[in-house]
Amino acid sequence: MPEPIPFGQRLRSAMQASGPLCVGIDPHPALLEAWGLENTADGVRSFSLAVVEAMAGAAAILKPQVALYERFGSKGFGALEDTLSAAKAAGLLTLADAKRGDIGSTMAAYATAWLDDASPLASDAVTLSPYLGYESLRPALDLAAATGRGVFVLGLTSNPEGPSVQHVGGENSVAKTIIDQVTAENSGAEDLGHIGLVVGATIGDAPAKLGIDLAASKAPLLTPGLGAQGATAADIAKSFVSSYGQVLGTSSRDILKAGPDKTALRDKALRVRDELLAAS
Ligand SMILES: O=C(O)c1cc(=O)[nH]c(=O)n1[C@@H]1O[C@H](COP(=O)(O)O)[C@@H](O)[C@H]1O
Repeated sequence: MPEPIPFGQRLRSAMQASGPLCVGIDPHPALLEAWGLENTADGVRSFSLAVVEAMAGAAAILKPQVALYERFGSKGFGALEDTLSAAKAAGLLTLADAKRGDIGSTMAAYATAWLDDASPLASDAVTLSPYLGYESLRPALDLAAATGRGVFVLGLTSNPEGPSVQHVGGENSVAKTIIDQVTAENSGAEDLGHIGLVVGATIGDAPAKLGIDLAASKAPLLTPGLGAQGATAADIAKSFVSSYGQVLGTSSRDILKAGPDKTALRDKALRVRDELLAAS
């Protein structure tokens, strides 16, 4: 078997070809209704396949929000599998937003579910929560490296409750401890490593205040909070000055509400992408 191409390289190529945008697929009941679809697994499948079709060439990566499929049990997971297959066929990378995190032995099973070639849910990357300790994620970190996949570890999240945990410790904050471990792990990468970080677009001056050097992490930086949560491309450019080249701007509802017309959906994504490019 040839060595797989590392995720950081695959992501960089996709960002160069299509721009630094991740489109979130979050089939919320209100969006399904606005699109004239039923709030069922079939509705979620139709919604997701339309997003995939609209985004080829406009986004580097798609991020299905697993919770919105999971609520329909096995039928919902079936819709997610079809979405992942369609994205692959369309040449789009996939990031399963599953936010997994558990003790190491269970983590090995989560890693197999999302990152093993043989799994029906295998994605190019998965989001992980490091709050059982960064090293508890080891099975997923290692399987991602071995299979040319990636992970995105929560660092500084976009929600207002995040700082109550992540900022604790001041100059030795919880977030900095996690990000330092990501930095060490990505140190051999020439450009982007395979361990990404989730750092919200809404975080303002938190990296500077906490003494966090995001550029040194070599992590692809997923920045939710753009659009529906109020942040703009200009906010991202301000918070991520020296690491802007690592930023993968991500937005879900603000783009999805432009559907169901696929041209309108794609045009909205292209506008968000162009704002991200212009803010650099
Ligand atoms: O990991 C994530 O993607 C994530 C982390 C975070 O800090 N904040 C955050 O909003 N997200 C996810 O990003 C998406 C944001 O959706 P919109 O607010 O509609 O753009 C949702 O699927 C969230 O679960």
